[in-house]
Amino acid sequence: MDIPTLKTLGWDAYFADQLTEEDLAHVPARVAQVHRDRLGVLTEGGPCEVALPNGHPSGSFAVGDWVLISASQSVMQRRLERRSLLQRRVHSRAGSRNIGEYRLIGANIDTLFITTSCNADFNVARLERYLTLAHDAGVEPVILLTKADMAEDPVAYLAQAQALGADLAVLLLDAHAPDVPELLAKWTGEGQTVALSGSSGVGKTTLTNALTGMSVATQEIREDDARGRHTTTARHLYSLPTGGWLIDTPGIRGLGVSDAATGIEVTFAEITALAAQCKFRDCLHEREPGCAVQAAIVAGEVDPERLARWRKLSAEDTANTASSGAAMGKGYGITKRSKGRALAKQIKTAQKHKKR
Ligand SMILES: Nc1nc2c(ncn2[C@@H]2O[C@H](COP(=O)(O)OP(=O)(O)OP(=O)(O)O)[C@@H](O)[C@H]2O)c(=O)[nH]1
Ligand SMILES: [Zn+2]
Repeated sequence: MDIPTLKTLGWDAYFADQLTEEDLAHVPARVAQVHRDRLGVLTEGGPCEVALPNGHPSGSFAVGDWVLISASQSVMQRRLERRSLLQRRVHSRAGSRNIGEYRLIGANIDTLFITTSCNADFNVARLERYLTLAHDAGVEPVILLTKADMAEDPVAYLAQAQALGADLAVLLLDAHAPDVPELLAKWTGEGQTVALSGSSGVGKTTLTNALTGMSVATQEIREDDARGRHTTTARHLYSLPTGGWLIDTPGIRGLGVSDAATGIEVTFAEITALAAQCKFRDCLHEREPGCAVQAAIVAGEVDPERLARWRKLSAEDTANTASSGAAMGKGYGITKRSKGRALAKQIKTAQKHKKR
């Protein structure tokens, strides 16, 4: 690869605007690996490793983060505010209490490739979960439907996935085909960062190899396992020949939803928009008079199954959020304002589509 510039590493005005005069003595660096006591980073000068000052647990850093390091390139100084943050809740029990904490999966990711296959793996409710996770993180979701070459009627899967959002990008793929990098080039160009998610066996490794042009992914993850590092946090930032970056995300193969109200609102944007028109603010969209959601179901504009899935996911989110004060640790790095802005935009789009 050519010598990287900040721009090719994914730097832009969002990060530059955060720099103070004092910061100018430091060097911007992108986190490529998170180790127990240090970070592997990429700078314009090349890759290096930096120590974490006392009191900075490595768990508060994610692959993809932008940090400022000392000019001697030996110590991390501070982390810049994130544009997006993918994380997942991990459950552990302390005594009788169920403690929920967040494990960071990747930061400053532009696009999440949600991968599923055109076979029994395909599941609309699971796709909605991934969409919720992406929207809640401030990441644009793209659905990749692999094994299209093996399916009898791949277009039927395409139609079901596309029904989840008119603006949602959905692609049918044969992960082994040589045109995969070209088909995904729109999201993997210079400085763009993507992450891959999906259940086991859907083709994530195959796609990673296609995008990186190498077959390194699985090997590197295993190496880390052997040294006893927690497998789910051994993540890497891979440089792509197309100029972008790929974060592997072994941690989000299965997922529960918690404290993801924003993500649910965006994923189910048409229900969110309708709910705002219900007569009662606390309408449960069951049998209340003046319920705009039920009216849309009667009119055939909303699938009752979709409302049922919304209800189930919302209930799960509420239960998980309440059980552990999850909201406290969450959202750090992402302001409520930027989440709100993304939401407003998505809902506007949903309303626009409705009017057409
Ligand atoms: N025909 C065909 N086979 C595929 C496609 N995508 C993946 N496969 C095959 O499906 C199997 C699983 O693919 P992987 O890439 O290992 O899947 P994965 O998501 O990385 O699986 P885990 O590592 O278990 O999470 C392999 O034998 C692949 O060759 C596809 O689009 N078409
Ligand atoms: Zn209602």
